[in-house]
Amino acid sequence: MSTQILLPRWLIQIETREVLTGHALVIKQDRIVAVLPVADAIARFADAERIDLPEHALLPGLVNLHTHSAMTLLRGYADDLALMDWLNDHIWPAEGAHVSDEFVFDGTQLAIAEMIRGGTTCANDMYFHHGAVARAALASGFRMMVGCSILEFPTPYAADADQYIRRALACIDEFAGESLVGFTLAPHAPYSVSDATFGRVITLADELGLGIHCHIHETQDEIDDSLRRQHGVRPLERLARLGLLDSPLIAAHMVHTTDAEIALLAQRGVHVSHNPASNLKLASGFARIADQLAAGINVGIGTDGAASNNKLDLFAELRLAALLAKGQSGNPTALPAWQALEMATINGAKALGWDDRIGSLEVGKQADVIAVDLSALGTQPAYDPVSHLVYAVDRNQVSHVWIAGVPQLVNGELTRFKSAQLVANARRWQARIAPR
Ligand SMILES: CSC[C@H]1O[C@@H](n2cnc3c(O)ncnc32)[C@H](O)[C@@H]1O
Ligand SMILES: [Zn+2]
Repeated sequence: MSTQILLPRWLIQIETREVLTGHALVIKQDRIVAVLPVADAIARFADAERIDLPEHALLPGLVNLHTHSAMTLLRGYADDLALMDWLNDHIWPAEGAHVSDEFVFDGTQLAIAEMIRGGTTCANDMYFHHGAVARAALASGFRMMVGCSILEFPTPYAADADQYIRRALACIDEFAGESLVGFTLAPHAPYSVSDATFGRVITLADELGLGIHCHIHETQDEIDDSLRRQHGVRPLERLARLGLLDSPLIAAHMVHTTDAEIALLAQRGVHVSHNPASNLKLASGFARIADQLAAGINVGIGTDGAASNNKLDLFAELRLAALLAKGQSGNPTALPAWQALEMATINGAKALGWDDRIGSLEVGKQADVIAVDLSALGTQPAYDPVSHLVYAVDRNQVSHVWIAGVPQLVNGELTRFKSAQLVANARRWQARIAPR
């Protein structure tokens, strides 16, 4: 792959909270090799391909810290329901009937195409058929942390927790050494996983050096059930007693937290994925994100699956997160634009243990880079590109995307996907899932 010099109007430096102008970013193979003044870049890399981005902000690719990619195929299948009714009465029966390697591969590819089109270059997934998730990511050159889900109840994928774990281990072995793909163990939630299984997950994560990804404190009902009916304690306390907080842990949702729980999460270095649209749509509640950030918790942003959002649009999520934090706290300075942008980039990277390779535009990191065209009516005038990226941009203004240096979106066109094929696949699945 040739050397590429990107020449943006604004270069967003997450690590220093600076906006550089008159600077270039140079990509060689899969890495960022220089960030320097334009004249120096042209002199030093005279033979490189130049990509002019005169109205664009250049920033690191966004990291979706919690999703179920393949659920694109269930987008709009069941709406306007509370979490447990949605899962028990609609989603789990549909998954039981239709989820297969083919479903997961097709749904994950659709999700990846949607995410790349909207500026997301990395996702932290959790679903069944882990091998199909990894294959879909590798086939399209997308960076993916594949969450190997573990539940107590049987599905066509596995009969019991033991079989989910065996399948996870086989998959982790199969894809060892793939640089774009990593794995977590993903016990689904405190209400769907037993103490014994959490114990096995903790031991394996420790032995294999894996992170853990789990839905925690998504709804008040989950907490009430654990406290009054199942365990006599709140789920987080149960998980802390079992030792789950001693492993690298990404807690998805964490909507309902007491002051003591926020202090515990901060002290134990638990990472939180905030999923504002899904929390609103399922009426799960309002997460105390400003308080969590103030306590020093590393909070990233996720979309959750397309069946509960119903978009995989991190720019929309970013805006929602910033607005909700202000409205909820009554403080307009809560979650300012730079901090929101950090959540969607470097904080997500940190949560995945990948902040040495992605999350900012620094020399030596992987070239996961996006360009956003701010010349559109909705982002004029442009006093401050960071303000626009958080409060005004539409995802269709993403014009270019590189993942590991590979151009994935050029002038708004996906390079590795045929949209017509993705649409045809989605329609084929719709006809199977809900025949008219
Ligand atoms: C075992 S793979 C993941 C499992 O989680 C289900 N799911 C999707 N969204 C949510 C959510 O917001 N909370 C809990 N569980 C969720 C998905 O349908 C899969 O069965
Ligand atoms: Zn989820």
